Amino acid sequence: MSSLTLSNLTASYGQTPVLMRVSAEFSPGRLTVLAGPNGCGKSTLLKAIMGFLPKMHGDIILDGQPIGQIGRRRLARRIAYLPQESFCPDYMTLGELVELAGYSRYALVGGPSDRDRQLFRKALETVGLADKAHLQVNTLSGGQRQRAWIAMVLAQDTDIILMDEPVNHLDVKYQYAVLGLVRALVRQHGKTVIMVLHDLNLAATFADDIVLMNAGHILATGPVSATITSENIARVFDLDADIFPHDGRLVCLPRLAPSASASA
Ligand SMILES: Nc1ncnc2c1ncn2[C@@H]1O[C@H](COP(=O)(O)OP(=O)(O)OP(=O)(O)O)[C@@H](O)[C@H]1O
Repeated sequence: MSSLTLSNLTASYGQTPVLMRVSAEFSPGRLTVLAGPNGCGKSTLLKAIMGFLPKMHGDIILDGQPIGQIGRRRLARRIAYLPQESFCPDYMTLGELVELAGYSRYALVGGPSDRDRQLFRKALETVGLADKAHLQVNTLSGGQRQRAWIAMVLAQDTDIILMDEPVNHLDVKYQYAVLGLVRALVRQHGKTVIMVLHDLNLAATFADDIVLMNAGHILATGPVSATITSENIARVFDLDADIFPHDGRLVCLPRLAPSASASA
C-alpha cells in the first residue's frame, strides 16, 4: 500500500506555469477523481507525478521518498499510468501488449513467471477480451482498444494507478464494469487510484475523493459529498447544476439555459 503527497507543485511545459503551487495527498485505499474544465491541468498533474514535465518545482513524495530519487524500473513496479492517448505498433497483438505490463518485474534474463501469466489472463478477462489475445491491437474497435490498455495497466499490478479519462470510448456497460473493478481493487487491495474523469455522475458514483481544478489550481478537495455541490460546480465549471441524492449516490444535473429548454 502506497501513499503519494504533492507539496507546492508548480509545473510548466514552457514559460507559463500550468500547475500552480498544487498540494494534495492521495492515501491508500482511496479512489480520487480529478475533475475540472478542459485545459485546467488534470493530465499535466498525472504527467508531473510520472516525471514527464520538463520544468517542475515542489515536492512529490512516494512513501516518504522524493519520487525523483526512484529509478524508472522501480517506479514502474509502484505506479501504473494510463495516458489519455496511447499508441501501439501495428504488429503487436493484444496478448503481447498486456505482457509488456510485467516487463518491469522480469529478471534481466527470463520472461514472465506463472504468476505474471495469471495476471495477464485475469486482466484480459476483466475487460472482456480474453478471447481476443491473438488479435492485433490496432484491429480492435476504439472501445476494445481502450479496454486493452486498461488490461495492460491492471496487469502491471502496482499499488498506485493513474488513469487519464480511462472510460472515454467505452459503452455504458464497460464504463460501469471497469470503474466498478477499479473501485473493487481499491477496496480489496488498498490500491491508491488517481483518475481523470469528465463525467461528474461517474465520479460521484465511484470516487471516494474529488479534486476540483481550475486554471492550474486546486479549488476544492475532499469526499464526494463535500465537493460535488452546486456552489463548487458553479465556481469550477461556470455552470448551474442541481445536485441531489438518488439511490445512495449523488446525481449532478446541469440546468438548461433558458433558450435550450423544451418550452422555449
Ligand atoms: N505538451 C504540451 N506542451 C505545451 N503545453 C501543453 C502541453 N500539454 C498540455 N499543454 C497545456 O497545458 C494546459 C493544461 O493541459 P492539460 O492537458 O493538463 O489539461 P486537462 O485539464 O487535462 O484538459 P482536458 O480536459 O482537455 O484533457 C493547457 O493549456 C495545454 O494547452
